Amino acid sequence: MQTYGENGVSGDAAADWSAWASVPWTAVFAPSTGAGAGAGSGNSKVNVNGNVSGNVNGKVDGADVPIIGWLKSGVPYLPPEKAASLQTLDVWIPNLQPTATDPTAPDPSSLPLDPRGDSSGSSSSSSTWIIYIHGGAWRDPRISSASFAPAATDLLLRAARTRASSGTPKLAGVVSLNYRLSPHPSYPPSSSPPSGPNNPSRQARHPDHIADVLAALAFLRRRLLLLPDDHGDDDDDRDGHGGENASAGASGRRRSRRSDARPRRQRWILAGHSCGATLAFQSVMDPSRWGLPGASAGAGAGTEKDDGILPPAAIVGFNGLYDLAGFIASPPAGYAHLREAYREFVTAAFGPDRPVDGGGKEGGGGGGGGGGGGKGTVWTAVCPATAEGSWVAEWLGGGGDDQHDADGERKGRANNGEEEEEEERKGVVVLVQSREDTLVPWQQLEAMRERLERERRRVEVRVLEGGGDHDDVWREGDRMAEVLWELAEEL
Ligand SMILES: N[C@@H](CC(=O)c1ccccc1NC=O)C(=O)O
Repeated sequence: MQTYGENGVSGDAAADWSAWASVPWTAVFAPSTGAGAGAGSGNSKVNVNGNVSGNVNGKVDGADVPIIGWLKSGVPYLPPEKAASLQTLDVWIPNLQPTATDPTAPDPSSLPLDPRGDSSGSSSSSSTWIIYIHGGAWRDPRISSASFAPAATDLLLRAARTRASSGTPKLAGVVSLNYRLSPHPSYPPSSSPPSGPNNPSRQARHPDHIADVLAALAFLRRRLLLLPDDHGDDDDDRDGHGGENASAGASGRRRSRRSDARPRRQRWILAGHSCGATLAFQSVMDPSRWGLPGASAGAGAGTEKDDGILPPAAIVGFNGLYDLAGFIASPPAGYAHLREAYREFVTAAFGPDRPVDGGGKEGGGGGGGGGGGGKGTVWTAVCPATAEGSWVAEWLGGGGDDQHDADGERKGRANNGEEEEEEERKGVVVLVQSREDTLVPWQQLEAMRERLERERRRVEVRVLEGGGDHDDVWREGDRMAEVLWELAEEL
């Protein structure tokens, strides 16, 4: 049995650091349009229409190949000795150093942020991180964090082009998370990767998936991303500039609590595909809904989180699942044949549907979604379109939709003008759905849009059409990258 402490927040900075440092950066080359010289990073599906010649900076087999970014793949987000094989994440950062010549390691100053607290990194105070959660019905072992590679590569290319033409991209970097999966009848853990007898990565049951996402987000908050922009100012962070393999002082990596009121402008976008979209919304809700201790990825209300990091400015769902009980109760025309498949994977992930027996939030929040006056059933309680209570307040902070002050003022955290301005911003929800999706119907988006209608003072909902079948949006990656890029530039 895995123990999580505060959702995996070990507080052991030395363990964080050794996990982070155990994975080297590898160069990501611009995908070649022609005969693949040196591309070697699995990006063949990315369309390359742009010219990044201003950023040619790597040599592969004697030829100049643009390095568009750097990748750490498979970073454990729990202490390495505890992490299951799917408790890892991948981080891509743009190459912002057009003069760099070493294709084996990024120039330290091109790192988004030196986790040792060195503020020489390029992490600008207005940079935006994109964090992605893959889909696969909580169980498909063929889909992993690597499924974000086409979109991530497209995003790096966009950053390289921006860098070559007009200046500094807003994009700080992108992260794709793995999380433990539930068993899949067609891909038994003993024979399908990640395989192994009783592989703990393939035995997950709610709330394990959410716990993993929260552990990954907590790791990122502690480790390298989303820092308040006074990083480097803390005395605590000044030691240990001995390179990535230097052993970390146990307290040295811990950023001290913010006491000043300098503005924070780092933003992040949380995105997910299919059940990854469900997970994205679940991860900003109060974890007590799932019986988990600790803090969510949201602003929360009354949680212990004190790192001063803002909640995600936007949540983006691609072909997302938002109302599982609704689908299974009455699948829309054209999707009825999927009812048993849905029932099967939802049961594998969440167990059978039954009344929620406490531990959740009180109903309220202007009427609730699925279960009348109570807490509904397990399946309604876990879905963002049907969960009771004001999870938007759990995401953005402040009171529920029916308690929220009309002038938009939020309690508790605003210390100065900048911050108040930050906090008056609406949360953005972007729902991207293809009408040609043969697995997830458009009605899932409609259920979510309806649920968010009563939160319109706090949340701006945008609906975008995607194309192709369910998985095309990540397989091709360009539309996914376009949506995320434009949002990152705008926020
Ligand atoms: N390939 C998956 C099916 C799947 O991913 C899926 C099927 C129906 C509706 C949503 C799905 N994926 C969501 O994450 C499987 O084999 O279980």
